[in-house]
Amino acid sequence: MTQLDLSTREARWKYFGSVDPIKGNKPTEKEKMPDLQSSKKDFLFEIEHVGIKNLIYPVRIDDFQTVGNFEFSTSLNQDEKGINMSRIIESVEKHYDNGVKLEFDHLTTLLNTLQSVMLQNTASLDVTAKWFFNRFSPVTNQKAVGHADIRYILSVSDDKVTKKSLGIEVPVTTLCPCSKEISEYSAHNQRGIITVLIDLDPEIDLPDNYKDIVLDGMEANASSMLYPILKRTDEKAVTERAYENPRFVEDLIRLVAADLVDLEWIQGFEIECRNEESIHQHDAFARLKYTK
Ligand SMILES: Nc1nc2c(ncn2[C@@H]2O[C@H](COP(=O)(O)OP(=O)(O)OP(=O)(O)O)[C@@H](O)[C@H]2O)c(=O)[nH]1
Repeated sequence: MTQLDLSTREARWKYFGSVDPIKGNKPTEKEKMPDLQSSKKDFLFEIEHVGIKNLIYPVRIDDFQTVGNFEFSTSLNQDEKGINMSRIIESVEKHYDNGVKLEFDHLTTLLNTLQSVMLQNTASLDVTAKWFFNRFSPVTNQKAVGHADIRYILSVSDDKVTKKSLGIEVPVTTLCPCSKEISEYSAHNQRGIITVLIDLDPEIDLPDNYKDIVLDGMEANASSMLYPILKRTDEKAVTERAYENPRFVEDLIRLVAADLVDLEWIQGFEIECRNEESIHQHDAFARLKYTK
């Protein structure tokens, strides 16, 4: 048997079935390539949103660098075939500094760039990221890092912000009021997942700590919030706090709503609590929507 020389990658690739590229007839220089996206004629409808989604990119929230999952889009006029999608990430890169800063002002500037490179009136984004923050245990005050999911939804049209929404999702403890009431001792409790989606008034400046205000409204109204570190004295306090503050899913969303409703920078909200029941295989949930 003749000995094959497989000492180079190319030789190994051919050995495994790779073939040489064909000599094609189509241009290889950009200037000579047709630009289908830029074709102009009547394409029957204008489009509200066209773009990319599930774009994973580094983001910065406060002192933490974390990961964002983005949807970016623009409008598209009736006489244009398509958008130049590569310009979306080019725009993101123009506003990238060790991550994309997740703050409304910064994201508005990014959308303004997108509007101008795409020559479109409207640009929008929807990003969800892990928000990390310092969390101190309730009695021994031990610092560790907690997290929630945070979502920014933003749209600009011409030179106006037309949609500005903030979403937060965080797990809490809920202790069942009914179980506490009917049982000789104990009460079952479970992990509740609270989600809020808030429409913010684009005309009103947000307080610097707007995220913390909303998160506090979600956690403080639960039977207990969750902590990364609990020593024995902390655990006793958390357990007793939950027993002293039983909550149905209905109670919890109403109490969160009561905290949010008076904030002048909030136009409306949707709140859901879903309890991963510890005495059932199914979940319990409640959801409410409110517009001022
Ligand atoms: N409009 C459109 N583009 C797509 C679609 N699917 C993929 N593409 C993208 O088309 C992109 C290449 O097109 P452009 O961004 O217009 O590239 P270009 O024309 O060289 O870019 P400019 O120099 O900015 O005009 C690639 O990034 C593909 O991801 C689609 O369904 N619609």
